[in-house]
Amino acid sequence: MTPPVVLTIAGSDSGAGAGIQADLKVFAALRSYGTSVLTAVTAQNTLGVAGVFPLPPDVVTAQVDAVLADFAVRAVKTGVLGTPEIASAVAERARDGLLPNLVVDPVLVSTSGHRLGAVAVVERLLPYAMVATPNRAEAEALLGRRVSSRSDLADAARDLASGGPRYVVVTGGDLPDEAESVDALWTGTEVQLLPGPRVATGNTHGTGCSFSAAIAVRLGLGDAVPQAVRFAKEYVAGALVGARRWRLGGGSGPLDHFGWHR
Ligand SMILES: Nc1ncnc2c1ncn2[C@@H]1O[C@H](COP(=O)(O)OP(=O)(O)O)[C@@H](O)[C@H]1O
Ligand SMILES: Cc1ncc(COP(=O)(O)OP(=O)(O)O)c(N)n1
Repeated sequence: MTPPVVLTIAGSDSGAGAGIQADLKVFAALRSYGTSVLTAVTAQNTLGVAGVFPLPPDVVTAQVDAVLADFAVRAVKTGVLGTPEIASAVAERARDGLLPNLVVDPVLVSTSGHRLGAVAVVERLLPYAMVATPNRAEAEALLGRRVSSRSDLADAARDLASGGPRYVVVTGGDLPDEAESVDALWTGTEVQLLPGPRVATGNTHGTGCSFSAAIAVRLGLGDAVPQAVRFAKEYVAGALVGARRWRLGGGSGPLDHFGWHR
């Protein structure tokens, strides 16, 4: 059977643990055909980000239009957007209804602390999102307040929906004093807390990218959003477990996307 087509609009990670490279691995692992639009090139490894080099907006739209002209794209995810101009160009395609099942990962800062995006850039796309997937730090930046407990996660998920996304998952993988890894999903009518086992590992590079990519695949396959989010959470937990003992690079290493060591 022909696989469903999913599109990532994101930045390149030269270390290949996050960004476009992680997204394409997730798409393949979950049996979908991945297409890709590059917004920026990053010079990056497991230790950190040495540079971010955005592409001109017309180079981004040329890629988007080439993919959309030829493939029946079922779902789209965005990661690093690069510049306000790129975000606006992508938002224009979304406004025109060309980016179905849009999952917006509002990437702002890498785990290593490097700035990869800005609130004003991300906000251009959020109104068109079917699902937004901020982590705790991104939710704090978008809302301008602390998010440091389960109830804060829940409030943040609900409040961020006023920026436009129909569903919001605030991920709490790094919530302090938690034995579990808890995310909060706003469904449009209520908040569902999604607890899961917390995997003890330093290899967490690309968890957010992999999570949003997995949601996009499942939406492309026809799942409802809550079902897609639960699937993605389990998938990422499995990929973290598989890579626990890997030694790839000297810093926070990538995930076991293909389940080699799960
Ligand atoms: N150590 C962990 N164990 C289990 N799940 C985790 C762990 N760290 C993150 N997650 C999960 O991975 C997904 C992505 O979240 P997160 O790591 O917060 O994204 P980001 O990479 O953007 O910070 C969420 O479902 C989160 O709960
Ligand atoms: C090119 C690129 N895009 C996104 C990220 C951020 O990845 P994410 O999975 O959100 O989190 P960390 O890898 O920073 O834990 C990135 N680093 N590079």
